[in-house]
Amino acid sequence: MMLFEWKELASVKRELAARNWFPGNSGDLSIKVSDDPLECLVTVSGKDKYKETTEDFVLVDKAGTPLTDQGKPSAETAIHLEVYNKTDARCSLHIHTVDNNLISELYGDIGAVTFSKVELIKAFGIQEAEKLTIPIVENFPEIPNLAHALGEVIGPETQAVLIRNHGIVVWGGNAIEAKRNLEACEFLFSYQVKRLHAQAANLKRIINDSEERI
Ligand SMILES: CSCCC(=O)C(=O)COP(=O)(O)O
Ligand SMILES: [Zn+2]
Repeated sequence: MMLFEWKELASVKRELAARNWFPGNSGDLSIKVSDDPLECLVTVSGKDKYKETTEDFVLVDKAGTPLTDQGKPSAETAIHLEVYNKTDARCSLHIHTVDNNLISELYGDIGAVTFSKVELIKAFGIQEAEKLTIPIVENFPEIPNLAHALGEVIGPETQAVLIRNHGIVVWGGNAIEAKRNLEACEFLFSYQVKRLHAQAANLKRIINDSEERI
């Protein structure tokens, strides 16, 4: 049973590593192994997530206590457990990227970033006319406080939360869904950062003016 989840998580980790999404040993991943009692595999803390070893994941219980001896569970295990407590997720992914940090800082005072009229919000099962809102929480230094803050902003539709100047936590009903949601978030962040640059440089006006002169 656990071997299946181990392979699933290892596969996602490999794909995120190929995207260079674990800079400086950052990021942590988890997958649920049992609902009752709640148990999940989580990445071992502080490891180079670009490397693949037989000690990449450790099984933890609902309190984050290790049940196997691969090493110390992620320092952010409580965040993953909060996601499992608040949602039906079976896989939770946390990464740090330049784009997710930038968006979390730019929209941090507002407390959320909202996307609409962008095709890729459909990756979350949202219809074209609707909006995708990703809440942003402050980066509380104490992980229990951070996990609590994250849990507070999770609503019925929430599938991702940004942590200000830290990273993103994304989840899904299985590992494939979680990875899909993460890829969609990072696409939207990258698009929004470039869009804001283009707006600041008035690129649309410049293009329209130059086309009129042709
Ligand atoms: C290396 S970045 C600081 C810790 C962090 O935010 C992270 O994502 C990795 O922590 P872990 O204990 O899971 O390795
Ligand atoms: Zn982190």
